[in-house]
Amino acid sequence: MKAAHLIYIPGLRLKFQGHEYCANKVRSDRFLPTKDNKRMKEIDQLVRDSINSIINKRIVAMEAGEASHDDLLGILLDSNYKEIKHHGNSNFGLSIEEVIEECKLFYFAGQETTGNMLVWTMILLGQHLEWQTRAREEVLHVFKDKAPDVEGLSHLKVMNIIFNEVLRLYSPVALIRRQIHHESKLGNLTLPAGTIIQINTLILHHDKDMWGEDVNEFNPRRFSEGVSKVINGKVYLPFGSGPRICIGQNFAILEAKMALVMILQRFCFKLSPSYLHAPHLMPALQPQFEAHLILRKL
Ligand code: HEM
Repeated sequence: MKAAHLIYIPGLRLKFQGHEYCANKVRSDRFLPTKDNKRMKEIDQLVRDSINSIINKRIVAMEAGEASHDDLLGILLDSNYKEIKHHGNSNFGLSIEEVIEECKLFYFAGQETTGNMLVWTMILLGQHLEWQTRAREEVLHVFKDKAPDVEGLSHLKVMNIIFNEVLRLYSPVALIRRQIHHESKLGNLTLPAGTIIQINTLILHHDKDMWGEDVNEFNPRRFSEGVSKVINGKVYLPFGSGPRICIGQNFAILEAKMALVMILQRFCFKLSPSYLHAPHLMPALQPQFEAHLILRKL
């Protein structure tokens, strides 16, 4: 908590940090029939019902022998169906509850994060017009006015370093948690089983000792040599690390590149004077008062 107050992150509202550090209190209240809890339950039920009805339609179609859909739910249901068939009973494979949870996880983990990364990119390119011009020049050089394809996206070096710097300054996922299952040693500390360790990536990505005096500036050039060269001795964890590293990171970058290419081909944009800079964790890091941008058709 003390560290959070020592690091200056432009515009970050510490009020949020208060919320975050009160997480345990919020958790112990979550069974009370408060207005917010009731609303949360309603939304949860709506999401479940909606996913359930999609699953049921898919199961009926699969049982009728229709080809499975080429998407995540199709793959999950297909492999589940084969597993159950192979073992001859439904104790194998995922339960419908588990399939619903997987769908929720992928939707929420993938949508909020990538969406907010794109929003911060637009904000920063709306402020740093020289980088917007460089990104557009590269896009027009690679694609002209054609629709982007995967092969071409892999040639976008300027866009890569822009995304790396956006993810450093405004990591959509700011907190990474791990729970220790066995008593473990960390330096001089002995941590009992059950301890939750929390890494605040925003603090680490804004550490002057690691990143230098221009730590708070938008400077994609720092990633020119590639991420592995830059992070030597620094901590850079926009997608986490280790066995639980974000499973969707390559997909997220591909998706974001695709969207930004199409925007840069059609529009130039700048930040509106009405924009108020207030990064806010909700739970992904997003601009609290929205991203006011002025777009002009090219
Ligand atoms: C800019 C976009 C994204 C960011 C910044 C991001 C970041 C993260 C982070 C920090 C974690 C935790 C990693 C850890 O604990 O070490 C995570 C986990 C995860 N992400 Fe992403 N993510 C993004 C996009 C996506 C997308 C597009 C998908 C799916 C389509 C996705 C699916 C997941 C899943 C399923 C997990 C849990 C993995 C596990 O626990 O094994 N993410 N992500």
